[in-house]
Amino acid sequence: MDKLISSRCNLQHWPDSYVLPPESRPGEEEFALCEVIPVIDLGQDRAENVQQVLKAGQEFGFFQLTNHGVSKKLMIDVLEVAEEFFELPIEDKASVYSEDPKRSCRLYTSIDYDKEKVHFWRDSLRHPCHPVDEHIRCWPEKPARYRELLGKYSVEVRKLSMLLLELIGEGLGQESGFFERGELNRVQLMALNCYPPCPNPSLTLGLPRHGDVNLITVLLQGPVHGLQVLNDGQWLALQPLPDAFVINIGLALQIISNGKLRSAEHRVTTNRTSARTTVTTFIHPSGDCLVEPAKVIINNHNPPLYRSFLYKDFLSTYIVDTYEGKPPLKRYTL
Ligand SMILES: O=C(O)CCC(=O)C(=O)O
Ligand SMILES: [Fe+2]
Repeated sequence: MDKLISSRCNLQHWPDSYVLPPESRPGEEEFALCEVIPVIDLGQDRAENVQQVLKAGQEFGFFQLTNHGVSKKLMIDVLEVAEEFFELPIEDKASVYSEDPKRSCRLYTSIDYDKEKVHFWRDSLRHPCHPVDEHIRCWPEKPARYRELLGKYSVEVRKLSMLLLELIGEGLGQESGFFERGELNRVQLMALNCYPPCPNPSLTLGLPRHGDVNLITVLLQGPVHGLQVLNDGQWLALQPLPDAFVINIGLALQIISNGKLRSAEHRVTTNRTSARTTVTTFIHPSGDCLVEPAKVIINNHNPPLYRSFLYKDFLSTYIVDTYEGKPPLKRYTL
């Protein structure tokens, strides 16, 4: 428990083990909040939604979404309860703290604290959430409204994620229900992240440069910025918009789309004054799913760029490759 960065914060000095090597440091530079990452209003007609989601997925792999159907009150309540969770006394958090990555519901810090050379300025509570009834009993019992609110939120965000996958499938020329088949969209994981204020944001990161492994990620964030997206070799700082979700394409969807959609690398910076809390939802295939470029996209002019594989094998190599700083798609690229 004493490894949690939130229990050590208000640090005047930063432990050496959080100082990144010079080439990975974000540096002193102030990143201007970028306005080029698309903001898509989902309240338009379906054809327009399909076209905009596909375009943003192709060009940036990231977009923000407004008019998405999830209630504003629920979004505010979920962010509040996430903050309340991280502020609970240590004794209350102890029941979910675990250093065993195999435990399905767990509070932990950084990424792989005991193995990594440098730690990241983040604590995370992570658990599965679909179907809610199957998992809710392993979720934290405190704060008192955690289970009820997060249960409701998981269902709402699942609806939105399924709609986005339908729009993407349609844009790629798939028949309806493509992602429903063979449990491609089955697994839904949630992570509540806390990035406490950091006395030296130029030397540290909340999360290092990475691409998400899954199909699609739905991020809820408050007003504190920190997420940066790599685009044409430049880090673009995402402007937090009230009531919007940040959506990003994961590596599995890049493969299924045969590279038509891209999974952009991103990272999280820390800041000196405010704690940043985010709630991410990751939609994954089941481990036994075969992942491969969709047949409908492949023809003589568009040969497959990636080979087929079992998703669980990709999950294992992704962790090893990312840890060693290797591109995680290399071994699957034809
Ligand atoms: O918290 C954030 O802003 C992003 C988190 C993220 O990129 C991740 O968990 O993969
Ligand atoms: Fe990510």
